[in-house]
Amino acid sequence: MNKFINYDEISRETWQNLYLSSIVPLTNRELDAIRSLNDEISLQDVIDVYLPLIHLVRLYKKNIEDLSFSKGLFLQKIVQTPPLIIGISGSVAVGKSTTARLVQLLLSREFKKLSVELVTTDGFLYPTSVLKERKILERKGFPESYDMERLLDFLYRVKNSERCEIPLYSHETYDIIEDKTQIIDQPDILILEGINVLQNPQSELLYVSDFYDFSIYVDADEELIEKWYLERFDSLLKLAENDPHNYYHQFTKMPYDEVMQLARQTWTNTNLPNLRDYIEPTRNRAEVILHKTANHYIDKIYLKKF
Ligand SMILES: Nc1ncnc2c1ncn2[C@@H]1O[C@H](COP(=O)(O)OP(=O)(O)OP(=O)(O)O)[C@@H](O)[C@H]1O
Ligand SMILES: CC(C)(CO)[C@@H](O)C(=O)NCCC(=O)O
Repeated sequence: MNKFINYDEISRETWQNLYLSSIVPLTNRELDAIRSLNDEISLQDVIDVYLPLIHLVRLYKKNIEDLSFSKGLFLQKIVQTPPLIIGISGSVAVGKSTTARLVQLLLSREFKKLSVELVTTDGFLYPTSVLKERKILERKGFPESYDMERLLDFLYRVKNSERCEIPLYSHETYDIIEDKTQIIDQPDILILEGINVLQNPQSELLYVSDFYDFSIYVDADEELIEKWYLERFDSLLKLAENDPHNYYHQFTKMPYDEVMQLARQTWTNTNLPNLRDYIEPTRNRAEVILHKTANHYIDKIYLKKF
């Protein structure tokens, strides 16, 4: 059976031409800003894939505004268009945060007067102390390791234009940061990035998926994602070399081969089963699937038909 039965498969070559005529070229300053995000991002990807994607988001945004306006006419009152929420999902280490930061930058460029905020669901993980208490430290990233009710409440409050204060997670300390929070104060657009954004907690009155106006799943073959996971682990080790407060510092004292073996085990025992059992099954909920091949090159785009 076709895995993407509900999608149009669009090759990169077709996709890159879809909105070409209306695209304003990137300025040198904008290109620099993108490079500083991650100097490995291919600018060709930005032009071929991400700019048409931003134009698609614009269409969805316009649709929501039109609907709000019509609802207002129907109810004979002014109905404010709620903030647009974009969900970005995919495996651990597939490149969600990089994609999310790029989408944030490009949306801020497209809608100069609007505020575009980015939140990662990592902040909704229970702190390590709670994970330990519940004996689920090795289940980090699995559904039970997140405070999904708090995430749901956060989305509800953003949609209702309330000011929110949310926890922050640090990859360096491998835990929730105790004395730092993120304030989200009535953004026009919120990008929510995380492995669990398309998961629906059960037995709730509200469903996380109800809040998304647009969603993206970043997809790639398991073997490639494992490679990116190991490469990122290696970069984290380098960062931690001179920082005893960094979680990865302990590993810099061990033989390199042993550490990388440990990382491989974490992938095989934790992140891979999580991908297979809980993340990939949500892929078909996304509006758009970005399919990556070697070197993070996007070769195919899937757009939901209905
Ligand atoms: N477009 C890209 N081009 C080159 N490298 C990339 C790209 N996207 C991501 N990477 C690299 O892949 C690795 C994983 O990326 P990133 O941290 O964005 O993943 P993630 O999905 O957000 O992971 P996590 O869920 O663990 O936070 C990083 O080393 C990053 O530098
Ligand atoms: C924080 C998450 C869950 C998601 O970003 C992930 O990066 C993680 O820490 N997973 C647990 C296993 C590991 O250390 O890779």
